[in-house]
Amino acid sequence: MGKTIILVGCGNMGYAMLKGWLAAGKLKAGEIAVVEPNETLRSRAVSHGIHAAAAPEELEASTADLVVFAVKPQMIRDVVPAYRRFMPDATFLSVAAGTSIATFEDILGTDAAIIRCMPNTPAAIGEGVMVLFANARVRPEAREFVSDLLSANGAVATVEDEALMDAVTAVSGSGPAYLFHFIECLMAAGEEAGLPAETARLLAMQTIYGAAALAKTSGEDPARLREQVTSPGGTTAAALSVLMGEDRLKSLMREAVAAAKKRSIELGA
Ligand SMILES: NC(=O)C1=CN([C@@H]2O[C@H](COP(=O)(O)OP(=O)(O)OC[C@H]3O[C@@H](n4cnc5c(N)ncnc54)[C@H](OP(=O)(O)O)[C@@H]3O)[C@@H](O)[C@H]2O)C=CC1
Ligand SMILES: O=C(O)[C@@H]1CCC=N1
Repeated sequence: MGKTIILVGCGNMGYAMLKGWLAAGKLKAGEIAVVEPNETLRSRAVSHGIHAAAAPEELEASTADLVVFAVKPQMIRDVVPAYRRFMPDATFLSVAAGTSIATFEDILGTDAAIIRCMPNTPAAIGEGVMVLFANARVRPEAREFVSDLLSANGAVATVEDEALMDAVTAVSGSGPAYLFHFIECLMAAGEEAGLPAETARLLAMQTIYGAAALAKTSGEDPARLREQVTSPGGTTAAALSVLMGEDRLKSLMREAVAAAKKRSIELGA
């Protein structure tokens, strides 16, 4: 690839993205440096042959093509100024929830090339979804480079209106946690119905995986796939009357997504 990338923050999300890049062979270990104060997390990056610094002053690179911020939104104003020195060559990519392009322009100046990205953790295995919004300073070659890099993490999508990033965060950024909790609930219910723990785990996991794969690949509407499982007067109908009666699950999802969207807006305030 021949580019220099600096990953600032190698926690849950930063490392998930890094793993996807390395697994897909998008970059060699020597093309990326990590800045991460946590020693255990630095060692994890070093185990991939990556140079990991505790602070930006310790970085070996004097230039960078891409600086990726994967630190908490509350830290952005403290962390970002140290990377101003990589302008004007660098493009800045932030995955921080809620944090607007305007906030970055306020810190770095309006001539900074900034891309907001809302990723999710399946990015680690190339099954994430990476939603982008860029400011007008990002050159087409830089957009292309970033899209290609992030394609190692999964599907890459864009939004034309930055305000949509809060809804994106609520659906796909946080979304994996909803599904992990669904798996937890299905496992627990399976055990309560009499299954051994290991069997409940296997059945819950494979059912979610298989259903998601079928929904994605069949081209059928999810409602149609649901109907194909639901025999009139059968077991699924009995369960769905619990989930769908009075729109129970739909209302819960609506509330959950609205709460996440509201929090995303608050984080950006
Ligand atoms: N987790 C997820 O699924 C998703 C997260 N995001 C976004 O990703 C960002 C990171 O979240 P997440 O990975 O979960 O958080 P983590 O806390 O797991 O990772 C952030 C890392 O940044 C480190 N850090 C703190 N200060 C600095 C610094 N000055 N320079 C470099 N690194 C620093 C933290 O170290 P320490 O803990 O010691 O402070 C921590 O290891 C957030 O903005 C979040 O909104 C977006 C989409 C999904
Ligand atoms: O919980 C959070 O705030 C981050 C953003 C999306 C997923 N995790």
